[in-house]
Amino acid sequence: MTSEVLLEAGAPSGAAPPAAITTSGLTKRFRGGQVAVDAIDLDVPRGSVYGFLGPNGSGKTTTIRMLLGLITPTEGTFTMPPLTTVGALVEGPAFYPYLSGEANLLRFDAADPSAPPRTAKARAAEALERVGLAAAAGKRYRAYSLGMRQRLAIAAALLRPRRLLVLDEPTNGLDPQGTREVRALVKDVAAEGTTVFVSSHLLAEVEQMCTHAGIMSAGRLVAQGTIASLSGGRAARIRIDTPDLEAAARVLAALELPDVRVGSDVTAELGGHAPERINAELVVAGVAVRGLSVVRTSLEDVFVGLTGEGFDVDG
Ligand SMILES: Nc1ncnc2c1ncn2[C@@H]1O[C@H](COP(=O)(O)OP(=O)(O)OP(=O)(O)O)[C@@H](O)[C@H]1O
Repeated sequence: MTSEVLLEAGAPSGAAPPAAITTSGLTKRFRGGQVAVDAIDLDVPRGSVYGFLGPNGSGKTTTIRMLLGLITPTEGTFTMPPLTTVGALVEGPAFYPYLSGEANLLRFDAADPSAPPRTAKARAAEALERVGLAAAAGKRYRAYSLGMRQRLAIAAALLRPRRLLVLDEPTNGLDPQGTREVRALVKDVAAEGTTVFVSSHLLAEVEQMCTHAGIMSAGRLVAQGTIASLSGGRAARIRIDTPDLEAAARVLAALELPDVRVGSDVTAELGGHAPERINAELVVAGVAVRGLSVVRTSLEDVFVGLTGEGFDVDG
């Protein structure tokens, strides 16, 4: 399926880059009068990894529920790819603890009337492969780590080809290893051409994982754009204090970090890499690392200024 289905009026016109999601004045007022989402205009470019960033209670989940047709907007319109081409992870799907990951996926697949039963096994195997669970396919769900459980949930969302993947706080409650697994998976999915719309209250997570961001504060979308444009065009840089300057520079260049500079230390643009991975590569290459730091963009200042709230900046 290649045609974009407009669920509501308001098709984008002109030469703007094609959007995966647009909303216009999208609003949700709950009974009792509380405005959870206040006239937001989202513009999620096709092929982007869009971080929907905001503190708890700022309206992210309510927005996602409207986009997925789970609740009705009070006002406003939006465009989305057809829901049959959208994979979503909103509330964790109910998996059976005593069934294997594969058996759980087969149950999910069987619940989809458009999925031919004859090819179910192949679909489940492919989805497990994609999220790196092929080797654990036969293991019971209850023996899965939190990261594996979340990857299985994403596998369930990826049982059919998807143009858009919507993830609500996919790293919530995960340990650092699980968080890394899910972030890496998001990048892989995006590299295959699927647009990813991912909500998070973690600034560092969005900086590392996303190409674009929209910032929510008390129901309003207070800023939106590419990560670079939001941070005033200044990219985060990594700084390595080492006596092995040239060797360190070679490692950074091999990792394809942009703008590697050698002086009394070595610096480069972080370019979405995880600092701990860079450190591991340096150590493997025998570089003596005395110190490693990330010089943050001004993004954090922007966010705190816009939302008036301290962001949870750790990833
Ligand atoms: N069904 C509902 N009825 C009334 N108010 C609601 C309802 N659902 C959400 N809200 C309120 O709307 C506001 C936005 O909530 P929402 O869950 O969308 O925020 P969020 O940014 O996703 O935060 P979190 O990460 O905590 O879920 C909150 O103040 C919440 O209490």
